[in-house]
Amino acid sequence: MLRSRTKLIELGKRQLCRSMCKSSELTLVEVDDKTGIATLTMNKPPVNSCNLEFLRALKSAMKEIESNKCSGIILTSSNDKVFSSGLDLNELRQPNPERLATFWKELQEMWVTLYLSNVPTAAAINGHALAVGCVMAAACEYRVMLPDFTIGIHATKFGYVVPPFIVNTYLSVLPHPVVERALLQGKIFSTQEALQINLIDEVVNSKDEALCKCADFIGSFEQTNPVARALTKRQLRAPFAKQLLEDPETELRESLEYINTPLFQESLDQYLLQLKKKNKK
Ligand SMILES: CCCCC/C=C\C/C=C\C=C\CC(=O)SCCNC(=O)CCNC(=O)[C@H](O)C(C)(C)COP(=O)(O)OP(=O)(O)OC[C@H]1O[C@@H](n2cnc3c(N)ncnc32)[C@H](O)[C@@H]1OP(=O)(O)O
Repeated sequence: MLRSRTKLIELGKRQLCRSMCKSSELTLVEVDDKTGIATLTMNKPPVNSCNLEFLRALKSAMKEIESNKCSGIILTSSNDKVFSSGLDLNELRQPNPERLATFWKELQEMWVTLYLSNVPTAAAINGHALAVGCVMAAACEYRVMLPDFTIGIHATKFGYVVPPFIVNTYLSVLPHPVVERALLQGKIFSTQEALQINLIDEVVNSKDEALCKCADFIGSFEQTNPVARALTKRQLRAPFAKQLLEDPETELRESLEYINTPLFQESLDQYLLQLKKKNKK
């Protein structure tokens, strides 16, 4: 009882000393004056689907947070049901070639920025995290999730080949056989299932509790040297990012080719129809 009251007081304090850093319409960044932790809130209605502008806003917010020497990043959502619904599928449908290339490069850069961030990263998953939404959470160092939501990469279910950097994000969190089965089945996990396979670290009952846990995780590095920590993280993660760092053009070319195939475009049309139909019922 006393412990939970202390926690609540702590939480109150944390909220009080939070100050606004920089926001765009699509992202909101708040920095805790005491801890230096930045909370990056995704705010693209209705479901944080990643279009070109949103990917740019996310990347630029993360870079800004790093350059302001914040002590860590907590990634979360302003929507209390959806963390992120992944890529904005409209960017992939009958695309303008130039915009698609720019979009995919932004995706690559946003991923590298988050995955190799110098500062500790934590995801407060306060809603569904699908496809690239799951990838963003998995690219963080720590994940805490609210009950009764879903998380996973279901690309193969609707005719998408999973790009290597997405496979690698899973591989840096989960064992190979688990990744293989999950990706080949296009498996979407419930919060409880995600906990069982260690795709997430903890389950909590509220967003405030999630933010608190993430702050505690970031605080656990207080006694470490930030440069040594960042370089060690880079060393551990570099093998998974190698392909994208050394040869982003090949990944870009292969993805664009694939997205432009009739097979992909037909599956996408059907999938988008299903998504819209669901809302008309
Ligand atoms: C070796 C070569 C390899 C090459 C590889 C190349 C390419 C790979 C290609 C693609 C990889 C893609 C990865 C992705 O991230 S694809 C995105 C997949 N995401 C989804 O499938 C999520 C779909 N959404 C949902 O399931 C639900 O929306 C959700 C559970 C998230 C929320 O449900 P809720 O009921 O709250 O909201 P909805 O009413 O369903 O949605 C509101 C509104 O938003 C539209 N919408 C939802 N998600 C998307 C999206 N991802 N993109 C675009 N639009 C989306 C939805 O249609 C609704 O619109 P409207 O009916 O209100 O107009």
